Amino acid sequence: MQTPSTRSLHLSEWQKNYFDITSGTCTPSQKADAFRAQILRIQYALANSEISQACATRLFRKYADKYSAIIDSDNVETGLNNYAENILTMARCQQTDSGKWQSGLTINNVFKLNGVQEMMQAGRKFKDSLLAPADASVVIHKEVSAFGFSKPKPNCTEQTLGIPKKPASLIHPQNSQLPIITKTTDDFPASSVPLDELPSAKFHVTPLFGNVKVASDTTKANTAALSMSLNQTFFHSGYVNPGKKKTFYDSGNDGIEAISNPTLNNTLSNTEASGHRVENSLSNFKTAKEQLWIDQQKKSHQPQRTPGVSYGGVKKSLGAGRSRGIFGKFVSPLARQDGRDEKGGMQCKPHGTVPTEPAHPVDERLKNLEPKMIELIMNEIMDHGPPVNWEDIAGVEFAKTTIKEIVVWPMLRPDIFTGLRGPPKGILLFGPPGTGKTLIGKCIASQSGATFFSISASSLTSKWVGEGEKMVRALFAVARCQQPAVIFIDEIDSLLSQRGDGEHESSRRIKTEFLVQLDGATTSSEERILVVGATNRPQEIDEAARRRLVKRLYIPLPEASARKQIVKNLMAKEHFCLSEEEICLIVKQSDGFSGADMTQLCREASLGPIRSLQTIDIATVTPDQVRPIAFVDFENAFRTVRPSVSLKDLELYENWNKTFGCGK
Ligand SMILES: Nc1ncnc2c1ncn2[C@@H]1O[C@H](COP(=O)(O)OP(=O)(O)OP(=O)(O)O)[C@@H](O)[C@H]1O
Ligand SMILES: [Mg+2]
Repeated sequence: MQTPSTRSLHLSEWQKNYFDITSGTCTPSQKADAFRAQILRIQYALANSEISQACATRLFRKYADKYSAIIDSDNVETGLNNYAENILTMARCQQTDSGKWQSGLTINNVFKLNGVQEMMQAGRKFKDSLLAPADASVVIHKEVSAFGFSKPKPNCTEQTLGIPKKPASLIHPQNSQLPIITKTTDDFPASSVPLDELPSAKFHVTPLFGNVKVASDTTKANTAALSMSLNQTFFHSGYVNPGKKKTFYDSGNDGIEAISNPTLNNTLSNTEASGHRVENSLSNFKTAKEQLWIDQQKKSHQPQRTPGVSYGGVKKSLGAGRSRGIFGKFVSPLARQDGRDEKGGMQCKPHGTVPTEPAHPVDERLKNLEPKMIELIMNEIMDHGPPVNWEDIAGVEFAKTTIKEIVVWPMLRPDIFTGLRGPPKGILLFGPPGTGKTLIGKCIASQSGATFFSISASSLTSKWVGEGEKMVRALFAVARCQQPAVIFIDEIDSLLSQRGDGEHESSRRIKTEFLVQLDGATTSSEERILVVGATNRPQEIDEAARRRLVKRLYIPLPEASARKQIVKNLMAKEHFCLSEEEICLIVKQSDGFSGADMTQLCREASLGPIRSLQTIDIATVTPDQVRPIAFVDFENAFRTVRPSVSLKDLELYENWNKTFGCGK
């Protein structure tokens, strides 16, 4: 016998449910439940691609209409609007789909309900039993202080806070009598708050780059006290569910630290600043149908939910987002593992493994930038190449010494290199092609210990057409967050070439933005950002840019000793047979070669032994049967490898160096 398919199972369940509803035996609340279940099924069906979007929309409208007709109706027999208890049940359920649900009931009505009274009593008992031990302590993790709504704690990487035996806010005589009011808001999960204890706590948004701390005073969350919840494990050594937020806040004058564990969600309340009772205003009342429909429409038009990180509240995300609307793939409203609130803002990052770990941390200074660009910079521009040592660069001793002096040492000892000794913010490496300018850039990256951003100017002007200046801005912003940082811009001439009439508007904008950013980096002594530009066409650089790149270092063709070092360095890794005299001959013969030319010469020579294997089958030869590289191979290589820099060009560089260079 064939097992029924999932689709047919769904169908029969659907039909059965529909029969139940229309049979006339259901109470209004059962009907409402059933319609709600139908709505959920539509979500599932859409998520599993069992029905089309159009079909889902139509069905959803139909059942939303039916559902709200029951909820909104004040007819005693067919509606629920007379039954506070039922409507509360519905409202509670509704919160999973729509955080904006507002009940038309007033606070006073709610507290008169038996169920609420019982809960309050049980909560009070629980609170007393919980706080009894004098030495109760709570382990608070770093993430809590970083994102929580707490005052910042020094060194709270992992600290233990003692909880006073009887927190004043909890033993306040009034508190034991007063009901605890709750208002669910869009911004926060609700939490119970004693009426007269509403101290204000500040939001602290701590940038994750680690070196800047920004406290935002603008948002005040009036919060307090322990959130009480029945059936709830209160103090966990870790987080039970990483998707749940853990708020940690100050509960007033006594400095009592309290922790809310909204595991079953209860609710950090956003009470009004005056500390008055908060009541849902009937004037704001929307019918269930209106609210549900508005919410679903909003959700279905939202491009993507953002997992992990928000750049200071920007709703766009890095990495894969997820849709949360009825028209998107279904996501359990319980398992919010991304540490975000409904508004897309930043929240405590839960301890433990989070599948949607932020791609990159957050910094206040990045909040106005496009996350896409930040991600590009972080992932694509930041250099992760193999390390380069100063010894790998042959010759150019003056440039190397100068760079060590003005770049590496100040990066390593910023305390000594202050005031007049402060490092320049812009360096220009210029010289013929293939002389090691890019290599020097990589060496600075490996040796300075700074965050290294390597970007070719042509990629700024071509890869992100029309976005170039934004990219420049983003680059500097990210670098500012990652200080000390080196921004290496290869082929800087194409970015900062002289401004002319025929210049494209976008490249002019990029240039202007770059100069502005460079100025910012240059004028602020606080900022440890170094811009290193490299070019083999220094004469094309705009004078305004030239002025900002204060140290202009000539990287000339390698001298004899440097060429010798290049040959030796490269041959050291190969099987070779060259006498000292032969090497000297090679060096002599390669006069006028650049470093890149020397490398090419050696590569060509290294193929000589392979070419001499004519009679033996190349497929069967073993490496030890290949003869060592000999002088004759270099002689052959000289026939094909020629210097790439002409004497005329060389003269231009020499002249430019004499005019603008900072070398000897
Ligand atoms: N001084 C040097 N010491 C060792 N190797 C060198 C040196 N100069 C160049 N080379 C070799 O040449 C290659 C190319 O060098 P690099 O890319 O740094 O040149 P460049 O000055 O940036 O050239 P371009 O102006 O064309 O960008 C290097 O990978 C390296 O193998
Ligand atoms: Mg280069």
